[in-house]
Amino acid sequence: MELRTASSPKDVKHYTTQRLREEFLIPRLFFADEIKLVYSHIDRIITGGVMPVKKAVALTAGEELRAAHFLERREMGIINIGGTGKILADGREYTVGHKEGMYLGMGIQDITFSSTDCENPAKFYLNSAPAHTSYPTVLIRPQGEPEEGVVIVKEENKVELGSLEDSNHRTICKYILPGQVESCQLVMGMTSLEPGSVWNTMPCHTHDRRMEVYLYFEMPEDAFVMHYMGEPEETRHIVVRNEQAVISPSWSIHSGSGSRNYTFIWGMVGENQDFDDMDAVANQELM
Ligand SMILES: O=C(O)C(=O)C[C@H](O)C(=O)CO
Ligand SMILES: [Zn+2]
Repeated sequence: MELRTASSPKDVKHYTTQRLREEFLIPRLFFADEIKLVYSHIDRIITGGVMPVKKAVALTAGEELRAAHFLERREMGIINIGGTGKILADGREYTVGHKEGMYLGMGIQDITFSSTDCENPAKFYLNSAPAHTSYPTVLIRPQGEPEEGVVIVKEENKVELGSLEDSNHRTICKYILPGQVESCQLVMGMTSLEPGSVWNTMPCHTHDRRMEVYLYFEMPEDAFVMHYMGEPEETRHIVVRNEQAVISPSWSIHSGSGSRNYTFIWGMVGENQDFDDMDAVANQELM
């Protein structure tokens, strides 16, 4: 597991491009038959990727957590950005299709990931945070019919906003949040930009009470997103490419403009789970 420490905005404004990338960018998450995990001291979020190809891959706590199993004191959200795969959680198997997700509650002991087709492997993107109680483990589908152990994203949690005129027409699909999928602190979802729209989270915001991680995907090899971070009056950019993630401290804006449209997964942890608790930054204030 890779460890990242927290940073002060006073220091970050002096960082070079390379240092910014070392601290905040996660350049690669998906390795065949491996689990890649990055542990950040910022709210102790773990960001990870699992791409099982030829075999099933088991999640273990590793040395760093000093726990008997990964979710002994944690919860986890997962969204599959690859082909159909399976997650085996304490003996119950869930088939997780493209863009379907899972919430795994604290206390689940044995977790194994596999792919249905090794030619089109699953790519499980995960965010995990410390937890204090156990909420039900569920499969999450953006649409479909609810069944036992399966939650369908409510229409009210698919929010279309922006416009083509402002180059920010997009739909925010909230997977894990109170009233739909209960969790201790993790809030997670996916935002899709319409063709011709390139801006996410613009006008931008901060939320001192939560940190956030973005995973950008559905981008061709030559495409990129200029991801903006920093205090509103002291912004910096990080060039982010397909399937790369970027960590945003609570004090930082997190917004991007791409060379074309793209999709991204956002995950937040911290003080509250109130999606709308944001400190809006007016476009005129940005520097
Ligand atoms: O495009 C957007 O706007 C977002 O997706 C915003 C993120 O969900 C976010 O930053 C939530 O705090
Ligand atoms: Zn945010």
